[in-house]
Amino acid sequence: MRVAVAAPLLGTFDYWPPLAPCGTDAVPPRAGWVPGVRVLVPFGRSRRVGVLLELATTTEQDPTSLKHIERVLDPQPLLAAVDLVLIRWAADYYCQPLGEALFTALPVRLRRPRALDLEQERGVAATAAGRVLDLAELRRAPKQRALLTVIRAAGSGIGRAELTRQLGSCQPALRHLRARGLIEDCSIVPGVPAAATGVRAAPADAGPDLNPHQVEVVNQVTQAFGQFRSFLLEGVTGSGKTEVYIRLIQAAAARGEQTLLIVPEIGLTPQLRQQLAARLPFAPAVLHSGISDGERERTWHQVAAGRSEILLGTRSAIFTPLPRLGLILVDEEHDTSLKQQDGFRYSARDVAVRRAQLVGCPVVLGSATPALETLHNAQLGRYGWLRLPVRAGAAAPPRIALLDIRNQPLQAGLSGVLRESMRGEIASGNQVLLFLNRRGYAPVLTCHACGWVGECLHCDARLTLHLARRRLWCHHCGWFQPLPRACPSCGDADLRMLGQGTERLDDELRALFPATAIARLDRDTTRRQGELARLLEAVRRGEVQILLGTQMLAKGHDFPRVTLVGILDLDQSLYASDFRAPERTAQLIVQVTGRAGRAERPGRVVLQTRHPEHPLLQSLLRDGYAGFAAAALAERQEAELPPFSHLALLRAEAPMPEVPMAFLMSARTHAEVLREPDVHLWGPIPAPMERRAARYRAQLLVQSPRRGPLRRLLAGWTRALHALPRPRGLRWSLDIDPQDMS
Ligand SMILES: Nc1ncnc2c1ncn2[C@@H]1O[C@H](COP(=O)(O)OP(=O)(O)OP(=O)(O)O)[C@@H](O)[C@H]1O
Ligand SMILES: [Zn+2]
Repeated sequence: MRVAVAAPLLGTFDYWPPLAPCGTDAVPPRAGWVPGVRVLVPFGRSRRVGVLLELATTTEQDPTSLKHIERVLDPQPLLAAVDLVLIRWAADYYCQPLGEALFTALPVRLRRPRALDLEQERGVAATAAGRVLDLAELRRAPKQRALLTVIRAAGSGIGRAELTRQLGSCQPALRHLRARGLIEDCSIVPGVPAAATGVRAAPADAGPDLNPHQVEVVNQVTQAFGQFRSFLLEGVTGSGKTEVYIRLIQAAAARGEQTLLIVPEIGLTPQLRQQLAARLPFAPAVLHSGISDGERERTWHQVAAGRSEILLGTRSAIFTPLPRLGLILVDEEHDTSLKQQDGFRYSARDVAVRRAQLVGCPVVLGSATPALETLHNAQLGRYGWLRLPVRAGAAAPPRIALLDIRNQPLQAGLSGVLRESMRGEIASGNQVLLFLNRRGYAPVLTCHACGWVGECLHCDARLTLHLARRRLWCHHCGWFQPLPRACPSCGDADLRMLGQGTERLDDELRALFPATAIARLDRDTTRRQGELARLLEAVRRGEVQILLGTQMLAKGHDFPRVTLVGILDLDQSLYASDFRAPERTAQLIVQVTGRAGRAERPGRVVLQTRHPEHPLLQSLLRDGYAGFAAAALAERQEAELPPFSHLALLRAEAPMPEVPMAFLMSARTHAEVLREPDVHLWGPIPAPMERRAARYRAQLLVQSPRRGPLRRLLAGWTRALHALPRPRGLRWSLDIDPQDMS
């Protein structure tokens, strides 16, 4: 039997089937040997959990050396055949050990050698009649009404214990509902698929009438139901993409199919989740990094058993089994957090497309600022290209003004023009949003006497001053030191703070606008659980007049009362060295800009800059994101950069600088032998930030105009890399389609 073991080793391992239990002649039930079950296997001197892949009849290993599987852990496979195919594809494409990929796809708790807790729980589910009943008919029976609401929201089953926990004792009301044929008993068993519901229940709130563009998009996608098709949904900010997703989810559910909705970050989901809950007759299952391992495992089983119509999740949810999957949606598909940056480095967006292809269902990649790769695929006709060119409802697109701040007196980093505009908007009862993509108080602390600058001991980076916490803090490795009272170098007391972060902006705004409610949204103010949702809610309720923050603000929020957006300091990113920097900057500007004027009140954007003539800003202003993207794609083509070539980045790091370079040199030697003529090797060179967290980092870039030769090189190279001697302290990783070259 062929097994993938939870270990960072390439390849699979063969075992004999499990032996009969001691003292019996009984052959263990063969029926349990189904690919996709977890098994416990002896591995070296220890035991490991693995996943059974195949019932092979031959082996390339020496049969006499094979050991027996110790135990089959699961009564049914956790992963269906199609899930195994997807994960094997991803492991292969991203050059990752299959065991690692498999166990990334499974909830953490399932990596432990513990049998599933399959104790059945008695529960109830709404019948077809119960799902469509107008709840008003139960107004004289409030307990029954509350019960039915909860039972309907739970999808196709909720345990008795959970019901009692939520609503107290409810036996009589349950009896009545059952007698009226509105609910029925069921058992809640992880791993046992419930029948597809397929019933279209009336949503709690019907939502707005779609505009003609939205109707067209919904039609195009629903026509593709039941077959593989990828779509780019390019919808300007505020064009009602969410509304389109909701209609598509409903349409899929009406066919008895599940939807997988992937979003980049959980910061987006408090609002999205509420919207989905309000509009759909079934509660979305939610998977993201902020939930406990136990909850993750429960949700995972619930979805895998087909007991949820929709799974809303961040990147790793892309591998969750969905037996009735009929639609995949990826929102904000341009967002870099869809790409995992450590361990198993995969792009949830690209895996989504592959998954849709394997399942045979449509996939929709939505964004106001599509990634250049995705645009390119749409231009080539590989993806259907759907557009929402106007804002939904009554909203107009915001007007953008570049504000040259050279020789302008700034207060709190704000020019006079911006300050005056802010006063006007606040006086009219509107909200203002200020975007400053740098957290902390000031990015630099320096000594006026000797020029000392606070630097990280472990990184090639400056320390950011956090005044409220009286710390100098490294944003790269997390190291910090207490705020010095005098210069650590010369002892002078004249220490100065240079530059502005959100903490400082917050302080200075409070002095400039004393009677105004100000809220700051960044990683420091939203560290506590639930704080982000609370802040967003306060903004939506109009309790905040000035909202300031980092790129967290750019993430798809709907702030209907914001009429003015100020972009304070993006000049640095205009000149960053990464070839993707212009794309990211343009996306950030357009996304932040898109928070203005989303409802009836028109929006304005003021972009402060010392480089008003910069071509990126000019093309964005003149031609919008589409014009910028066209120009940027032409430049990429010229420079033979993605999507006009394909990249793989081999990174290495170690406590000594020569170690990663030497490793990459020998890696290069192997690649030279394997490469076809048009595959290029660049490096090794030290990484842009060479030292980080006390480790020296270097990289070797592989570039190929076509994917085929790159894939052929990678196949042999990955094996060679795993076989290379690994000096102590060396870590290396291979990143396919790298997004971040730092
Ligand atoms: N057909 C419609 N008629 C009226 N209002 C609508 C319609 N569709 C959506 N809206 C409203 O328009 C606003 C913007 O919609 P939504 O948040 O879905 O936009 P979006 O395309 O996701 O924007 P972004 O890319 O900025 O996140 C919401 O308040 C939504 O309720
Ligand atoms: Zn550091």
